Amino acid sequence: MPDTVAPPRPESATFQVDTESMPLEQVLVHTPGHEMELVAPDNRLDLLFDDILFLGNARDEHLLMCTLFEKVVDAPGAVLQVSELLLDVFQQEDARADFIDRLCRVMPETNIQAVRHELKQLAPSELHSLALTGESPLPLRLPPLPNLMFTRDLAAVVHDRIVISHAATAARSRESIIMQVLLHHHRFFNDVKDRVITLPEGVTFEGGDLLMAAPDVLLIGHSERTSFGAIMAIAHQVFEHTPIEHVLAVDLPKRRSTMHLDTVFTFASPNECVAFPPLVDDPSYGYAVHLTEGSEPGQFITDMRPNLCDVLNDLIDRDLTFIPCGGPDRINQEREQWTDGANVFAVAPGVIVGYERNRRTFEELRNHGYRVVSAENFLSYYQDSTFTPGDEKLAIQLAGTELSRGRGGPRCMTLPLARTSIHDM
Ligand SMILES: NC(=[NH2+])NCCC[C@H](N)C(=O)O
Repeated sequence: MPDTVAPPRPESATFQVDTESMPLEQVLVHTPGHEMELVAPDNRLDLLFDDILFLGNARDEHLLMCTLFEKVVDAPGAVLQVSELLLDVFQQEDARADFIDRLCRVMPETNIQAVRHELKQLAPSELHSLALTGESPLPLRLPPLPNLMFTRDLAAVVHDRIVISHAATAARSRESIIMQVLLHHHRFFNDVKDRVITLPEGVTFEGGDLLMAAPDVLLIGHSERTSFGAIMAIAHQVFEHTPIEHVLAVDLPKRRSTMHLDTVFTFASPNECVAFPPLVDDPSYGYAVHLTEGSEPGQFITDMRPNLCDVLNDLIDRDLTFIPCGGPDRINQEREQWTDGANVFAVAPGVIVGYERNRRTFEELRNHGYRVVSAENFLSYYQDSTFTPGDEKLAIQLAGTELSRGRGGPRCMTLPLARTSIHDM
């Protein structure tokens, strides 16, 4: 199994995502570590895990995914690890202090305040381990962060701006602090750290709910995790600072299986998406409020659209094809949606990664002209040559038997910071 040899990291981050599925340039990931071994039968539900994972296999599967991204992007430093950036930044005293202060503010119910002074004495590696696993040499034990591997939910990039998540659950609120500290203190983010879309206290937003349908069309799920207040705050600021002209707030059933919009809908290429069929044919899904900018500051014009798919076809000037997750039968649609069949990640237009176990979804992709290939075969085929996206449509299968038990797919495990702009294609 390939192990990642850390490639040289670029000097600075760029935020640039104008359309989902454009060729990937820079992506933030987190390969699971010891924090995953701290999920136990008794705490798993609080930690948002349906089961406990075997770390060894989960890591191997994740590292294979990273190797795949490096091969497709083929540029040094395309894949950035949260854990490495955090260890870098904790070498700075001000970053450590900021992390501790934010921790005390966000979790006032714990006894962190009482050991604030001792926390400030921790070595960078000790604080790093506290941040990820909750373990430290102090008489203090915080919950681990096993969901950090779903880096998608930490933030979202809209053109040259970033929205940092306000997690809906206590289990994930420390992840947003990590992202804030990286952004504000890591030299890598120096050039972009001021381009933040800020959210008011009290609203909740997680990155898995945000999808860039086109340079001027943004989709945000109104889900179990993202509140309408957050959608309005984001809409207001993207209208002001980016080329976005339409925000669609997409209503989703507030339940675990559909926790984020990307659990039921993802783009495979600019004109193809993989969708859980009820989103297209069941009125309890996909009802969208269409927001555009009003004539006065802070005003929106809204209209109601009963079906996400129809409104998307209206707004983006290309015909969208909906590839059904799970094939024609509802039982398989539901089974494969639960194991993230609709959560594919596009590394480039028409080059997507999904979990192998979603067989019927891959069958549908094959019917739509995708060549289906395993990650291992892809890598060995291109071992000595360069892969150039665009020659054919590819659906790459990742074994993911362990990772998929964390209830997140390849899109959830990636936070693209930069993609080639549609205008440069
Ligand atoms: N973007 C996503 N769909 N992320 C999935 C996150 C899964 C994670 N266990 C949670 O419940 O939070």
